[in-house]
Amino acid sequence: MFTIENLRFLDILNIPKLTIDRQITCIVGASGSGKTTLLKMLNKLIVPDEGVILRNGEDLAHMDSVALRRNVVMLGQTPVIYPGTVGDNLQIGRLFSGRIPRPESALRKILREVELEKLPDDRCATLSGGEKQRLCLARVLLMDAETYLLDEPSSALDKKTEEFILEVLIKFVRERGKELIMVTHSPQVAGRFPEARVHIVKGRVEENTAHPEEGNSSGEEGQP
Ligand SMILES: Nc1ncnc2c1ncn2[C@@H]1O[C@H](COP(=O)(O)OP(=O)(O)OP(=O)(O)O)[C@@H](O)[C@H]1O
Repeated sequence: MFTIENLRFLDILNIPKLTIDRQITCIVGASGSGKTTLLKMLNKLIVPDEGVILRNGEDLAHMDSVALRRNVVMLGQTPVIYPGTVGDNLQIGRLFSGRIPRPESALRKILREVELEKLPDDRCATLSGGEKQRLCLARVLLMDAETYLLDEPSSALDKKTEEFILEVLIKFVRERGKELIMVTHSPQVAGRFPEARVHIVKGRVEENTAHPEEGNSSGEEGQP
């Protein structure tokens, strides 16, 4: 759960109050409205100029970034692959978050779950774009974080992979009682979560269906 109060960042975000407290929340809005910036603030990849962000009541400003990112993991718009093998790329997330490596059997299992037909010893250099995305998904699932931040690319070249990643993540989050906050450009996806949809318009919260009192009232100003 996140609570944001009086947040300002450059002329990009201006959010007096925002509560994100459902298991799955969608952030929607036009390109350039500030969705990614907002998401990055939730695990301190960006720090606001003003305002407070609380996670489960604790102020992010007073939290160690590494400790925070152990529990709040972001799957970004472009896959990040490190030199080495598929296995190295899986374990590195655990390493970064101070967790012990998983055994080979767990790596094979997670590769099956994300339907990546590779072995832990395989090299990454020749992976396709979609395979890289699946590998990054497997890496963050293996981190077993509490909160997942998903930034869906606006112009996914491979829509099928994007949909697959989303479905795997939603299932994982539901089965394990995790939290998912996702930026989505798909009206179909956002339509599946009408109870927790945050609509950002020009850096302001136009609507938060979970907390209607937090949205800008009229909807006339700043429509995309
Ligand atoms: N660190 C920064 N400094 C200055 N401007 C920035 C910074 N980060 C983002 N911006 C600008 O802020 C605006 C919002 O960017 P952001 O990536 O948050 O939008 P978005 O809603 O996620 O867009 P998209 O849907 O296209 O991914 C853009 O105009 C972007 O160029």
